[in-house]
Amino acid sequence: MVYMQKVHGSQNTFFLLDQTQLKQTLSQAELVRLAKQLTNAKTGLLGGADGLLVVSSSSHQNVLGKMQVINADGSIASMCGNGLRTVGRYLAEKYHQNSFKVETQQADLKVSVEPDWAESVKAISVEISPVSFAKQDLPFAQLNCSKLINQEVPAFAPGLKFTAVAVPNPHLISIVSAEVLASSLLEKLGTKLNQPNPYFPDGVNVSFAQVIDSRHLFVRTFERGVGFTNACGTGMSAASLVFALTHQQEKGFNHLLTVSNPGGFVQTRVHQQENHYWIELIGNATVTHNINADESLFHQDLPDFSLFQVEQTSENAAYQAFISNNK
Ligand SMILES: N[C@@H](CCC[C@H](N)C(=O)O)C(=O)O
Repeated sequence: MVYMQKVHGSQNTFFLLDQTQLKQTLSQAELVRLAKQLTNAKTGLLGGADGLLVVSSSSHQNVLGKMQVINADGSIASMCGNGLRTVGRYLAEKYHQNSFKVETQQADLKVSVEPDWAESVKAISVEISPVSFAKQDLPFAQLNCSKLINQEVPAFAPGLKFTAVAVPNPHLISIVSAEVLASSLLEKLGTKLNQPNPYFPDGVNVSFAQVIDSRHLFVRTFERGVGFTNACGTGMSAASLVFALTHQQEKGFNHLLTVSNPGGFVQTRVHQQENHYWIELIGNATVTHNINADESLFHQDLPDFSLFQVEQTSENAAYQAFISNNK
């Protein structure tokens, strides 16, 4: 039997599959196909999800495992903040360790177990890095600049200022008013920049952030490869960095920020070390379902998900109660 989890971080939902359990590991093409099948909102398992997190072993020193992120549309992401928290929790429980690193596409990132936020609300802290504003790292084109930092781009939206930052997956961030946040602009811009377009050839995660006060943001994200999600961990981390850089009077560096999102909230802390930035992202890592299935099902072209044994945990109810009590 193969054990899989359905998990969420701020209700950004994923299936988590530990490839090391399989007698015959899945090829990259099989993983992409499985990701698209599992996550499909109509025909997938448990109403689908935003992506598939694949855990495999790492050959790096002091690293407990490797995470690969596959978006719902089958595209590969270099990083996922909410996903890394759930993979971090999985590896912490598997290896009984509280502080370690996880290999991701571009870097080995620090993970540590935090005190529970409430009974059955597990919390994990992860490192979001490396950070780059360089055009080639997003990549972007036709914006007449080598870095886009807090600049107006009328082709995106007149009157709004945008920052493009890779953390290392690509993000376009704008700090906006409550009215703009509530409008249809984010959906229009996210859709435009995630279909063939002259600016972001690989697509981009687009987030609008509203400043609630000097220690509190609200962030909504239209994700590359998915569309609107309840939360995007790297998007909230990138928005926290943009807030720290553009609101210098608020002293956003080194302080804990609360970042609310449609699925709950996380905490971030933006660090500046010499000439580089990194962000701590702290939030829930919730297992909503334990899933067991015969390995042969994972190797089928079209697995019959009705043969997967699914057990719901009580963790999502605990999470929902915690969020309602802390609004
Ligand atoms: N939801 C994630 C980001 C997932 C990847 C993203 N859609 C991309 O393609 O870069 C997060 O929590 O960071």
